[in-house]
Amino acid sequence: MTQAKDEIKIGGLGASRKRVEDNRFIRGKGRYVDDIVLPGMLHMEILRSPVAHARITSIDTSKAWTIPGVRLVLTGEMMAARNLAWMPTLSYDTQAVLATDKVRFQGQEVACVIADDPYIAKDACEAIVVEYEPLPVIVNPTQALADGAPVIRDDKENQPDNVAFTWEVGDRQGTDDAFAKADLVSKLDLHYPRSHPSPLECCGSIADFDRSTSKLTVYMTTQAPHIIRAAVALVAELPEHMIRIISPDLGGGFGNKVPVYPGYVMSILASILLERPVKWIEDKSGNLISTGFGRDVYLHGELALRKDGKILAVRMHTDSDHGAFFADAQPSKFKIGLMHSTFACYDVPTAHLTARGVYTNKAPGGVAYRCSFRVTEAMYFQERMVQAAADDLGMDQAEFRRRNFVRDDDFPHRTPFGFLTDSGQYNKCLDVGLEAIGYADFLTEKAEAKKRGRLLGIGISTMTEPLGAGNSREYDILGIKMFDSAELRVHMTGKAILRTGAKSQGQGHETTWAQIVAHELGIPADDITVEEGDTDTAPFGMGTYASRSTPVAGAAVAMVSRKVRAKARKLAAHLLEVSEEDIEWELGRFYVRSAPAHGVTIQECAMAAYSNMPDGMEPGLENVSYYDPPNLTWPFGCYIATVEVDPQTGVWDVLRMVAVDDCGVRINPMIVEGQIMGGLTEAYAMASNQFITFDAQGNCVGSNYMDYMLPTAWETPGYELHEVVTPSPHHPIGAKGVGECATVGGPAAFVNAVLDAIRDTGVRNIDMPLLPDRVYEALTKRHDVSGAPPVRTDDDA
Ligand code: PCD
Ligand SMILES: [Cu+]
Repeated sequence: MTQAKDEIKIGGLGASRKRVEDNRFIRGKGRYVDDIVLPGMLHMEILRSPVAHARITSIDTSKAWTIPGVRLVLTGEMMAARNLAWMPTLSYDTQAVLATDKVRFQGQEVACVIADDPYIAKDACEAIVVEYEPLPVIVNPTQALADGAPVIRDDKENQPDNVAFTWEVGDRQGTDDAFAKADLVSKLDLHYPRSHPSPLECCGSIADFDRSTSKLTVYMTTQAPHIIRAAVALVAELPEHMIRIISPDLGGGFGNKVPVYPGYVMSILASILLERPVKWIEDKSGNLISTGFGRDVYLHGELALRKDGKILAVRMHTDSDHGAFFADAQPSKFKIGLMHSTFACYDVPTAHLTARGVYTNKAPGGVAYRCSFRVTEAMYFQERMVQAAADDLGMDQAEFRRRNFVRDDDFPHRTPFGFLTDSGQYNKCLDVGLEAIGYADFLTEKAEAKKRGRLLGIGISTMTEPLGAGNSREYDILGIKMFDSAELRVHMTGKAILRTGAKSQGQGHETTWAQIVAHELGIPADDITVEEGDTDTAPFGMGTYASRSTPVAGAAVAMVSRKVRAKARKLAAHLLEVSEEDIEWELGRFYVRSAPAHGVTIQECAMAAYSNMPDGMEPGLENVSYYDPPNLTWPFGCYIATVEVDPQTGVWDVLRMVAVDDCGVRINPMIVEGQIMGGLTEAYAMASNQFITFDAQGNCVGSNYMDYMLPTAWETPGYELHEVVTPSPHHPIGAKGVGECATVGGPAAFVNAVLDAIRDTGVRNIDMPLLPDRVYEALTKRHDVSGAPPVRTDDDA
């Protein structure tokens, strides 16, 4: 039997093990929702609203019903009769499943058809006649908050206006006092535009209700299957044990697959009514127009500064555009996610944040798009404010950061908004980055280039972000506490199966979780099957988003392995005929302290658990662990970009991009690097090109991939990756989350670099995306370029 000595050889911690899931993915053998075909399956299509705000005066479905092959046509009225026209959102709001009274955004679900094939269903949707009485359309917070603005959510009681919520955190008085004493106040207004997660695979579901067993099985694209099961149990009033949610292979999630979409609900109802499996596969344009968006937040930020560069206080106000329903997934205590994790890496004595969310006639936004609950906005705002402050002080941007970083010996550190950061070596990270980019040399090169009319710039972004909600004391979604789980069963030959409450969408959990078990038990990773996403077999978990899997489910994997090891130790004592206290552990093997050659492998212990256990011991070798983390993990990132801006056109090119990530102990360095490269590419896309915008009528512009850029290998800059390792002091293997870091920290590096290149113009801000015409405008007109990019109408052509 194998005896593990070399951890890397068995695919343990730190091994860049090839991703086991890719074996099936690259052979086209993945099993996505759309690959699943059930006997007798019907197909559902959704009719979406062509207008953004209108009263529905009539819906005539009679013609649709006459089309051969049509089995069911659902309207809001029929949903209402079953009390299902509205559903709760993850933020204690309500959301229309099918519109009854009004449509509130372009692309909203108005009706759906279930038919023998998807084409019939689509044709039948087109045969439905809906009469709309147009209402004034609101597409941004200014319009939403204007006097006399039409109230979008007139379905709600006590909703006289378009304010979805107001929220504040921090010390208002202390902050005011600090500002009164400041030598300088640096101010900045920013917009983080609406962006779209754009996973390759859109959303979809197959609901299969079996009347004979009363069991409802739903295959669906969800990042959080257990939450969906709870929601279905509570909303549809079905018994929880009769609901089985299966999230098979997912073609990317990026937060897009966290919310509960009307399509899921309608396919479930249709299957119950028809007693046949009903499949709904969202198409790309439906996904691009109506699915959960990210960002769309406006900031007014102020820093109180001392002459020597010390930040005395932070003041922030955000206005966020949530679209027609407040549907964000976020811990219930926090209305604007973890926006207040901003400035966590800086030693800021006091701060105050006010936030206001508004309803507009846009698809519900605020989905976690690689944002760990709006941390993306928080850190973008922070790093843009930091650069502006350094400029206002006339101080070097690296030096300004150094003067304000939390010191290495100051952990755990209480942030001005009350978080407790766990660890970090911020100066070291920055130094590694500056060294890699050749900071001093670049500044010389830049000055030289300027003499010849070339515009070079360098942008830095440094941030620590909170990954891994809970702890359950502070973090919950709709009252369900945030923790996670793992269940490990070791078979008699020493092979094992591991199940967790997380759900990989491409991150590689099948590979990395096995590495944690290998590290804890010495069982080769190749001997461990990892399974996720089936609520009938996986232990309860809160799912995968906010880069919480490694901090929480990953910790549970380590903990359950340790429980199994504790039992294996008893078996070892029995086999070695010594007492437990006389036994030592090395990777994969127990041995007698006084006679190290005398030992048994973990595999031998496993066999004994089924064939030779001591009297009175329960057979088998398995356990389950529910892990409630004591704190979030706080990875750190330092991103440095250098760019050249063409003064003739405003086009800018990335010369170099250096990323230094500290995510504690890396389970699989290759996967971590992949996560960072993917994240940087999304950051680059948002900084340079990507935005979803709307015309005055609320038409979603950019709802196709001609307009909405997904960078290809051609546009994507090269990345130079470096690492610093500060293990999380409370995580069982010292790991921190990393999945979102580069998307969170990346954008500000690119934007800061372009602004640095054109610093002589006095321009302090260009809002993302930094399209060439916006950069050109800033360069030539010497003014800030703010807000969403203007929409070209036919009149401009
Ligand atoms: N230290 C460390 C950390 C980590 N890791 C790895 O890496 C990964 C990741 O992790 P994390 O950080 O923990 O995270 P998760 O939880 O798992 O995941 C999540 C994330 O993830 C990312 N990434 C990705 N990738 C892919 N491929 N796909 C996808 O979809 C995605 N998504 C995105 C997102 S957006 Mo949200 O949902 O917005 O909230 S959140 C998110 C995994 O595999 C793990 O294991 C390692 O190795 N080490
Ligand atoms: Cu997120």
